[in-house]
Formats: sequence, C-alpha cells, structure tokens
Amino acid sequence: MTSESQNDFLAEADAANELMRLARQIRRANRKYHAEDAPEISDAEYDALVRRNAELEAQFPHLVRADSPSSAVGHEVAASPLGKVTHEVRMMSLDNAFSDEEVAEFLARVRRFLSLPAEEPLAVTAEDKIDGLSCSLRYEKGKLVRAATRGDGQVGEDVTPNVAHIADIVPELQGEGIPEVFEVRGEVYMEKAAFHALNTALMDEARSEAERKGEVLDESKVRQFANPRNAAAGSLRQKDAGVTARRPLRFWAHGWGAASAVPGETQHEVIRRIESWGLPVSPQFRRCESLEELLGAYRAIRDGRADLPFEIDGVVYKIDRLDLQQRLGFVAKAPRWALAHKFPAEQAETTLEKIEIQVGRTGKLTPVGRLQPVLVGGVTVTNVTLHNRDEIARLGVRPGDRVVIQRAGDVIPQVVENRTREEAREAYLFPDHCPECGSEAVAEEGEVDVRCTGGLICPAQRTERLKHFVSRAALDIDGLGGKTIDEFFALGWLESPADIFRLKTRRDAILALEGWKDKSVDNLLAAVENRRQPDAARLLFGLGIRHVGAVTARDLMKRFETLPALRAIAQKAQVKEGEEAVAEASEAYAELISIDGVGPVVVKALGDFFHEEHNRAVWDDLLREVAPPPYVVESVASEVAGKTVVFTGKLETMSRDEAKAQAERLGAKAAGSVSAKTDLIVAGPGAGSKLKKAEELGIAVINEEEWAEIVRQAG
Ligand SMILES: NC(=O)c1ccc[n+]([C@@H]2O[C@H](COP(=O)([O-])OP(=O)(O)OC[C@H]3O[C@@H](n4cnc5c(N)ncnc54)[C@H](O)[C@@H]3O)[C@@H](O)[C@H]2O)c1
Ligand SMILES: [Zn+2]
Repeated sequence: MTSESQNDFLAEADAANELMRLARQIRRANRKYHAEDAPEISDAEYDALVRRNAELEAQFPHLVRADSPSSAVGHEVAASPLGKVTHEVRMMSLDNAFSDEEVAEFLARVRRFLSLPAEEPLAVTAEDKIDGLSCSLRYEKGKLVRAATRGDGQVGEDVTPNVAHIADIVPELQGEGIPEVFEVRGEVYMEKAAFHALNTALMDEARSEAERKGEVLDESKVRQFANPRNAAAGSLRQKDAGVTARRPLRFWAHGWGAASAVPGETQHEVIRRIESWGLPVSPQFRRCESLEELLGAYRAIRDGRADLPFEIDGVVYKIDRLDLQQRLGFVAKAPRWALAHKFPAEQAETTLEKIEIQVGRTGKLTPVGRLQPVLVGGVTVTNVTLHNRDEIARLGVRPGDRVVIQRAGDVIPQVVENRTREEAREAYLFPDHCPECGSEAVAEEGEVDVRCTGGLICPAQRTERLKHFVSRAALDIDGLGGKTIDEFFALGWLESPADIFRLKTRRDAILALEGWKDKSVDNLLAAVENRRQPDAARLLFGLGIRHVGAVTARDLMKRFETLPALRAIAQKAQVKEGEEAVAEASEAYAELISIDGVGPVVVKALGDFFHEEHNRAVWDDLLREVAPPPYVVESVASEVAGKTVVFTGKLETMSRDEAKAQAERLGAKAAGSVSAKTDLIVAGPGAGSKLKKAEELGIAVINEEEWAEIVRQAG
C-alpha cells in the first residue's frame, strides 16, 4: 500500500467506526427521548451527533449503514403497552436549518429541483415549530375514529381514548367540505405553566407517599419530565386514559395524512379549512412570497418566543402549492418541500461562583457549577452541569470565571464558553479526595469519572453498599430489606457491615419502632445469626469491591479458599504508582493473573481496596463478627442445573442482575431471549412478548416466588 492509500484506508476505518458509534448513540438517544420520554442528552448534543453522522455519510457514501440513523424517524413502538396503528400515509420528520444561508439554499434547491426560474413566484408558509409530539387524527364522515402517535413513522400507538380528554380535539368536525376520510395531523403539547405545575405535583405526590410510609424521600429518584415535550408525550402515551385526563394537554393542526379528498390547492387553503372545521391551528401561521418575507416572519416569531405560553424551537416553512409539494416528494425521512428553521440555543453570560462536588450513590464525583443567577430565555438559571473532570479541563473553568451558558430546550444548562480562560489564574484542581468521607478519589485508566474509593465508609455510598451486602446474591439476609436499612442507617445503627451482626444488642430499640413485633424482630435476628458462617465468595462479593462480581469472587475463593489468604496475596500483588513493572513481575501478581477470569483490572482493584486503611478496618471488624468456613466448590444439585432460564417482566424482590447471578450459581444459564432452547421462564408483572412466545413454544413458566423457592431449596 502506498502511504497515501494507507491514510485513506485508515480514514475510512476510522469513519466506519465512528459511524457505528454514532448509529448506536443516536439510536439510544431516540429510544430515551421518543419511547421513554426521558432524554439523557441535550437536544443540542443530539443535533450535533446527527450532523456529524450526516457529514460522514456525505464524505463516505459507501459507508452508509443499513441501519443509518439518517433514514429513521422517531423510534419504533415495539415495547409500548398501547395498541399499534399502521399509518396509511407515513408520518415524517423535518429537515433542519440553523442559519439564513441554509434557508436561502433550501429555496434555491427547491427551484433547481422544479426548474423554476427566479422570476416565477414561490410562496412558502411559515408557522412556529411547537415542541410537542405529533399526532394523527382520523376523521371518517367528520367523526373522530382513531388517534395515533407517530412512532417510527410507519407504525404508531393508538391513543384514541386518550385524546378524548383533550378539549382542542373535537370529536366531530363542523362546517363545509368535509371529506369522507380525512386525517388531520398536528401537535399535542403542554403549556409551560402546566409543565412546571406537573413536575411540582409529581414531587409533592412522591413526598406525601414517602411520608405516609415513614421514609426519607430521595428527590433525585422522583421521576420528573425534562421538558414540556416529554411531559406531553408521557401524558398522552398512557395505558390508563384517566391519567391523560388529569394532564392539561392541548393540540393544534399543522398538516394532514390520508384523505379521500384534499380541500384546497395550497397548504394555506387547507390549513385554513381545517381551522374552519373547529380545530385550532397556529395563531402565527402565515404565507410569505419571498425569502426576505420568510426571514422576517422567522425573526418576528423568534423575538416573541419568550412571551408565548408554550415552548417553540423554530419556524417551519412549507412550499405552499400542493402540486409543487407533490412533485418535490420526500427524501429518506423528511419531505423535500418543508424545512424546520431552528432557533439557536439560548445563551447568556454570567460568573461561575464556585464548583461544588456531589458524590453519587456509586461514588461518582460530579462537579456542579454554582452561578450568579442569570436569565436565559425567560428562565432564571443558578446551576450548570460540568459533567466531569475532563470537561472542566477542556473548558478551563475556575471559580470566578465569566462563562457563557446555554439552554437548549432542556432544564439543566451547560457551559459552552469560558470568556476569562486566558487570564493568569491557577487552574481548578479537581479534588483527589472525596468531599463526603475524605477517602482518595481516583479515575481508573481509560475512564473519565472520578470515584470515591471510600466504599463502605463513605456516607454517600454507605446505604447502597449495605443493601448490596445483604442482597440475595451476596449475604442474602432475609427480612433486612432496603427500607429497613435506610431506617436503621438514619438511626445510626448501621455504619458498616459488621454492625448488622451487632443488631442483636438493639433488640428492644428495634421493637420500639413502628411496625415491628416480637416475631418479626426475632426473625430478623435469626436470619442474621444464620449468616455467622457465610459463604466466603458471597461475603467477598458483598463487600462491593470494584470489578469483583459474583463470578470473580467465586473464582478467587476457589483458588485461595480463605479470605485472609486472598488478602495476603492481593496486598503482595498491589501495583504501586510508578512501580508497575516491579509489581507485575512479582509472583503474587502472576498467581492472581493466572486465574481464569482475573485480569490486571481486578488485581489493581483488589490492591486499591486493601491499600485503604478504612477498608482494612471494615474488613477486620467484619471478620471479628463472622467466620466463613474455607471455601469448597459445591457440586450444584439444583433442579435447574444445566438448563436455560429467561427472566422477563418486573422482578419485585431482586434486580435482573441478581436473578441472573442466582441462575448461574444454580448451574443454569440465563439468556436474554426466548427460543426453542429455553427451558424455563420466570415471569413478573408486565411480561409481554417473551411470555407470549414462551406460551406458544410450550415452555414452563413460573413466577418470582416459585423461583425463590428453587433457589432456597438449592441452599
Ligand atoms: N435529547 C435527545 O436525546 C433527543 C433525542 C431524539 C430527538 N431529540 C430532538 O428531537 C428532534 C428530532 O425529532 P423529530 O424527528 O421529531 O424531528 P423534529 O422534531 O425536528 O421535527 C419533526 C416534527 O416537528 C413537529 N412539528 C412541530 N410543529 C410543526 C409544524 N408547524 N409543522 C410540521 N411539523 C411540526 C412534528 O411533530 C414533526 O413530527 C431533534 O432535533 C432533537 O431536538 C432529542
Ligand atoms: Zn466518599
């Protein structure tokens, strides 16, 4: 290969890789956004991914993937509990433009396509692009017979009972020239005030529910909507239309689908006709004769945006004459005759007052920027997310800096620029210790997130760790559930795992708590006593050492038999900063690595764990309370040994991972999908297509309780 073609080859390989990554990322974002109404990334980030994908596809047309995101609309509705509706006429997306030049280019493209000379008029409609979800309303003989969401454009969800509760959607059209069949298409949306009220109500509900149960509310776990669009979608796409009825949704029409006759020759005429039948349309809908007029309409709509009671994110242009629309047709997933001219993200400059570090339940350190409050597009912003250590370094932000922040239809804004980056001041030092517990905080190689290594002693992580410790896959202590742990923790009774074994000294105090009786306390204490000689591998797994999962824990114990033996070797093998070569040459290191399934990452994680004084203290304390017998490899005699099990639906007492670990422990194989090879299905509430398939194939189905029984019997 010549060096040039080699470069091309590399460029191509990189591009193919990137396209693959983009396809995955975009698909995930679509699912989160369209199917789950809970986006994980901002619209601006999403749009950037889509643009990058389009760029690469244009540069390497032969690398365009069969599953290219550029030809997909929305997201398929496979997992929806609602009925499916196949659209007679596909529901589309819209092409985007972000600048005046791109709008001019759009008109030029249309003219070229139609061979329309410059002097010939080309009328275009303009209206606000409202941030809701599209909905198709099928009227037959003027009566509403079916309402459907867009879904993937071909198949949407049936929301007929739901839209009955939207006052803007009339059950019967009134007026002149109503065709036999006519599908009105438009947007279901929620006004800003209603959106905020809904989020507040969801939080209040969760709070009173928690109070009723005597729990402490973890606000970060309450499901709220990120923006009005997601709120509208989440409210409409409800199995129980009664929920939709309680959410104030609105609708306006902006197009149509299948029609036995189209009442007009232009977009403008038909939209006005739909309006005359009793359905709302955008108050700003208008027709423009030139590019200048079009851009004028854009600016007027943009400047009036903050005063509107609902969110809009751009202006939609459509070629007015329907015969021209017909000739222009469609590309991939959008009509050639329409364009969404998006507003730039809303930005403002302010001072970053300080950077605070929050420690999550998994120990992740997340930096949050506290701002001098500033108005961005009508909303006061006081916090920005700074994501992680790398992002802070990339932006070069330090407390006191002037920063430009941006909101793009999302609740949490971001920093897009640092205006005082060049000023001579020291760079911000990301903490190397956890602000909650003082333990060392480190980022693993190849990872951006910095985590607290405090584990069992870190208050931010402690209750989660304790819950893990008693969970079924670990020590499996019956009667010590998540709520009890939270409660005992709040009372200061459970600081570390060893405290669980000292609960017997608190018998009277537990009995004095609401909901406890002699028998339940006795049961709990008996369950704890029952674990005085726990399985060493489960104990090791229960400690929650990073990268030491249930399987690794067993592999380690198989080799070393006792926990002190494991600790001794792990400490000997410890890789010290800058001494990798020495450590890796050591016998202890070689011995660990020689175990199937144990690699450098595990060796390092073990070394790091024992390096921390507080972990050693927790460990010693625990081993004073419990005495795991030397580990022996048990021969599995469970009734599911050698079988393939599939878990489906919601599991109530354990996580999916835990269930899989149990299956594995019993010598069974946990599979993700049902096939003729499946021996057993464990189905919880909400099990759908997998359960159906299992029934068709005549595979045995049991519930979670029955599964738990099998696990119990296997010991
Ligand atoms: N944050 C995320 O993770 C994420 C993920 C997926 C999509 N998104 C957002 O969704 C957008 C893509 O979604 P999309 O495919 O629905 O495209 P789109 O929202 O950009 O445009 C198409 C939709 O606009 C709506 N619309 C509103 N007013 C209209 C009008 N007057 N005329 C015609 N249509 C009108 C219609 O419902 C139509 O389906 C992205 O640009 C991004 O902003 C975000
Ligand atoms: Zn910590």
